[in-house]
Amino acid sequence: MSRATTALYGGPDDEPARRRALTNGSVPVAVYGLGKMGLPLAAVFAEGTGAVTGVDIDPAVVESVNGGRSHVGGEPGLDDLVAEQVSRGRLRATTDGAAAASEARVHVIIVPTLITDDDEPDLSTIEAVLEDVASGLEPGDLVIAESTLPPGTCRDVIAPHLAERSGLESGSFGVAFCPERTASGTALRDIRGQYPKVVGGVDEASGRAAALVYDELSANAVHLVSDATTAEAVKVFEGVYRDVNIALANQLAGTADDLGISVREAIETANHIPMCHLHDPGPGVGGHCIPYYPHFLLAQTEAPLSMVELGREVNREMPARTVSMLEAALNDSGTDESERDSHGEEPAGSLEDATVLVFGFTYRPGVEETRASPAIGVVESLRERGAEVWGCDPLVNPADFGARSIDVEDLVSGPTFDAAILVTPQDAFERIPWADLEPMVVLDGRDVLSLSNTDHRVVTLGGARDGRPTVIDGDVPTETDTSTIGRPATFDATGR
Ligand SMILES: NC(=O)c1ccc[n+]([C@@H]2O[C@H](COP(=O)([O-])OP(=O)(O)OC[C@H]3O[C@@H](n4cnc5c(N)ncnc54)[C@H](O)[C@@H]3O)[C@@H](O)[C@H]2O)c1
Ligand SMILES: CC(=O)N[C@@H]1[C@@H](OP(=O)(O)OP(=O)(O)OC[C@H]2O[C@@H](n3ccc(=O)[nH]c3=O)[C@H](O)[C@@H]2O)O[C@H](CO)[C@@H](O)[C@@H]1O
Repeated sequence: MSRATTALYGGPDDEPARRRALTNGSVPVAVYGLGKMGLPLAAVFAEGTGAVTGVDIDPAVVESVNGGRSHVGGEPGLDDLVAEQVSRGRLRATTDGAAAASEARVHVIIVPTLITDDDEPDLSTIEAVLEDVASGLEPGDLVIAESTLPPGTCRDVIAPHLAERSGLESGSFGVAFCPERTASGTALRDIRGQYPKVVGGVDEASGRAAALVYDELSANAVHLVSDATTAEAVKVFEGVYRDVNIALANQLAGTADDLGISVREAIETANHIPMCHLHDPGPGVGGHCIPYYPHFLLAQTEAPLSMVELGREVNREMPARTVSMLEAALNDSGTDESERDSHGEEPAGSLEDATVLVFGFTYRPGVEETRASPAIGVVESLRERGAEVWGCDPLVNPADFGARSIDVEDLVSGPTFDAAILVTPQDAFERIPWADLEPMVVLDGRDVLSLSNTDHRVVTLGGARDGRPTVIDGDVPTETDTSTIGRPATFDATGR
């Protein structure tokens, strides 16, 4: 006998009753996708409503959640929250999306939205979830998309697809877009209200219903915008802003040698005024957010977006540009006696037959995700130029990306290298015994190394941050300790 449940969309607009129903478990919720973002989201929904079924196609994910365990690492508080919510019967998981949909009155979609090989949005996972949702959709249900979507998708794809596949009248159920504004490593903090929650409905009632849900769940404001397309555009614009600004930082980094400066010193100093927010240059842009979001916008409009396209092109070329920087440094090396290794051999003057060690294969530190990771392009470019490539990363296996794997602990006893590239500064790299390694050319892709007391020749992408502004009067910029690795997981321009 299914328990009486409350609809949040349509019908009498009794907001206090709906809030009570939502928070006392009378509004069952299904969350589709229990990944890095979906599991924290499902756990917070369970914390706030008490009746959540998580859906995932991966049986191992479902099994771990039902065992009260989180399979998502590096998220403070998540292990305990999942264990608590599952043990109290407020959260469970299943691979049976249709069954979950038949019981739920709110359906939250947070599965990956990626791009095809032709850079077109790939909504296949969304469409697969819609089949499950449609099979159980009832009048009064509310469907919330949190996956980042090309603007217009809720209005033109999700709502009509659900009406057609469920047989329900369009307008008998709600559809809203409520983007996930969080980042791996701070998911619970962000979902609980680090930032205002953006909400937009395909109609006014959908927007109000979704705003009520997040007003109950989030400690921060709810920004109810005009419609779902506006909300979809907000999310995509945030990502496009980031990609274009990273590209600007990467091009500015290229001026370091000509200007003879530390570009990072100039960026940090410029960013001390509120109207300037230059980002952090690096060897590339990875993850399944920033490299993809520009294509979600480009696919939806004929408007000229050459800056967005150029930004994507600049960032996509960064891995190869980084390898070219290393090749130039190798060609310059060997002039200084100290460059010779203990056998008096000069480092290889080019990448042909050079042995090169790549540090950091995840797209950013501490996050076990390699989609679009800059190291993948770096390895490809090194191999194209004839180098023998080794890789070191504590979170993933470099051998999966065409490099021979070596652990930090084995570096001293292992082979000697002509060069190294630091792509992603994992915390474990603070243990690298640089002084005990044979002299090599080191390209520091993130300006986090301090090797002045070694015989290595360091080339820094964007110029070394050793350049520091001297403040004669007023506040002294917080000293950034460049002696250790492990800059913040999310690189903002001031390196905080
Ligand atoms: N990762 C981030 O920093 C981040 C931040 C904000 C928004 N987002 C958005 O959230 C989406 C999901 O991100 P994520 O990091 O959780 O992805 P993820 O790859 O970590 O997890 C996706 C999960 O969805 C499951 N899945 C795939 N197809 C499914 C289906 N048909 N039904 C049910 N489950 C299915 C997978 O098994 C996996 O467990 C992203 O595509 C992005 O649009 C991600
Ligand atoms: C809600 C959501 O979708 N959240 C996203 C998530 O994005 P994310 O997890 O994909 O991580 P990002 O920090 O964007 O990094 C992406 C790649 O860009 C490189 N990079 C970054 C900054 C820089 O100045 N220079 C760089 O080179 C970095 O190394 C990495 O490879 O969190 C960000 C807030 O952290 C959000 O803005 C972003 O919307």
